[in-house]
Amino acid sequence: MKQNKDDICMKVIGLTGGVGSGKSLVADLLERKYQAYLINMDQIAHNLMKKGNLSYQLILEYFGMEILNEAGEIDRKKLGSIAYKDEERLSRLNSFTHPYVIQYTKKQIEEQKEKRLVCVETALPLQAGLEDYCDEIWYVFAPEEVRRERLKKTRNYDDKKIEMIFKNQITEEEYKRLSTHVLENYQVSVSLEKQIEILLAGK
Ligand SMILES: CC(C)(COP(=O)(O)OP(=O)(O)OC[C@H]1O[C@@H](n2cnc3c(N)ncnc32)[C@H](O)[C@@H]1O)[C@@H](O)C(=O)NCCC(=O)NCCS
Ligand SMILES: Nc1ncnc2c1ncn2[C@@H]1O[C@H](COP(=O)(O)OP(=O)(O)OP(=O)(O)O)[C@@H](O)[C@H]1O
Repeated sequence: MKQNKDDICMKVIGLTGGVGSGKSLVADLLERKYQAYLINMDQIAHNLMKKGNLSYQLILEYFGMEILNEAGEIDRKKLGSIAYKDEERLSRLNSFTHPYVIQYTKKQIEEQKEKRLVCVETALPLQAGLEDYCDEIWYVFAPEEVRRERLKKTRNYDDKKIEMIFKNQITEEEYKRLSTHVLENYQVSVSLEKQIEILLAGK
């Protein structure tokens, strides 16, 4: 736990879980109910990929012009369909973004002088190095079948895309091993808000 400028104790929570588990939902609750400052590492990566930004040039040099849309911006769908198919390509893509995303995240945390709670969201806790700068790591869990249905319904992802992303993320056991707490987000009868309240109270 960090003591910031005005002697406020600040807790940094790393929020992780597989695609579609509900990380953004938990982050949203933390912001609305507990005024947490949110950092979304995917969003940072996407910003870094915008034309003129740090990762844009590196990605373009390696993947070529075919990943650009008419406006000259990186078309993430095209990039994803190429990168997810091949381990080497995905690892190169990660090398063009992850170090800078981590750097930016740490800077954002340092800059929060008046916040008691900072929440760092990522599906990739190892690559993000969450353990280095988070006080707690919360794993949002929902079974694969539930996540698959959500992603089909709300994002129009097809089975092939879902399988490719699942394959490139760590297993339930690995998420659990590196996390300090687990939140369940798949049963209507188990309130997410209540689970968050309990974790924040340190019970
Ligand atoms: C590969 C990309 C361009 C594909 O774009 P697309 O719009 O199709 O996918 P989208 O961004 O919606 O991602 C869907 C989900 O896939 C998962 N995911 C994203 N990147 C990865 C990855 N490198 N490996 C495994 N899972 C990933 C995340 O759960 C994400 O929310 C995109 O996923 C991306 O920008 N990835 C890099 C993200 C990143 O570096 N995050 C920071 C971690 S430190
Ligand atoms: N308990 C729930 N009941 C119904 N729908 C849910 C529930 N939790 C999440 N969803 C829906 O499932 C979808 C995925 O959730 P969300 O975007 O929070 O996942 P995520 O873990 O942040 O995904 P990503 O890794 O892609 O960022 C969203 O459309 C969300 O509204």
